[in-house]
Amino acid sequence: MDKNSCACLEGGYAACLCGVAKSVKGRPVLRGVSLSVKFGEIHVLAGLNGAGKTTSLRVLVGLLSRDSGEARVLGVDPWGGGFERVKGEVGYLPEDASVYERLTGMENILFYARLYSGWRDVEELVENAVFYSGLSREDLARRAGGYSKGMKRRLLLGITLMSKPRLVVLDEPTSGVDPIASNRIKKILRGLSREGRAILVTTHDLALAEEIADRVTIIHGGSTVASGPPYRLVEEYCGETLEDAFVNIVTGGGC
Ligand SMILES: Nc1ncnc2c1ncn2[C@@H]1O[C@H](COP(=O)(O)OP(=O)(O)OP(=O)(O)O)[C@@H](O)[C@H]1O
Repeated sequence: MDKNSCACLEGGYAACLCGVAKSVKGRPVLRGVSLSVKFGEIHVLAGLNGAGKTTSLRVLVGLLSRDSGEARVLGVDPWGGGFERVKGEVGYLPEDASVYERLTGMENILFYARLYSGWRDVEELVENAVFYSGLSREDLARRAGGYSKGMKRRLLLGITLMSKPRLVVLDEPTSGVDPIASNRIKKILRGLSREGRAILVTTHDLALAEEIADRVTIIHGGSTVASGPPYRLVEEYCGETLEDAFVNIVTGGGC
């Protein structure tokens, strides 16, 4: 395992961070985060609360600058001139995304579909968003302000995926969703990866990660401390499950 692999800089990968450091308000938050996401892969980024997962994703999608290290998204630096060109092929669901509460679910979808498409192909985008959200037509006809937390999350996931982006970056997509919706999201992510799309997802649900991830990167205290296919992390860190391995990794418990 190469925790700080920067192979991605040579091309062929969907996205990567290589030794990225970032301080926020004078406090080091990322100290050396590395991860490489391939096309057709579900890549889970895991870590304790405050480990730096959201900050890493924000650096990756160009919302935050980095102090040092390298980043590539679909072959370009997210803080370089070429990013505008590929931005439309990246779907990002932030952890704290919110819906327009006064609009219905469908009006939320239409708003974003028109924004993305400039009014062209709106129907296809709407159809995709409805499908990926898994919300019923009745639910979509209701004001989004009356949705449960999980329903809002599903609406936002549908909107994020409606343009079928080549790189999908999801910050805790299953947070607050019920087991049926979570199961559906799992199947959607598998389907997207089978189509060759790259999926980078954060979650605290390590059972889910073990089930769907082709690769898991674990960050601790702002640094990548382990990365590999779930079975390999389980073997290497002497767990029966990925959760055991995770605990051994972040507590330094070892075997
Ligand atoms: N804008 C900010 N101002 C101050 N501190 C910040 C800011 N953004 C992030 N941090 C700090 O950086 C650290 C990493 O935060 P981050 O949200 O990236 O962690 P996380 O791994 O996503 O956590 P969680 O699992 O709880 O969502 C935390 O200690 C957080 O308080």
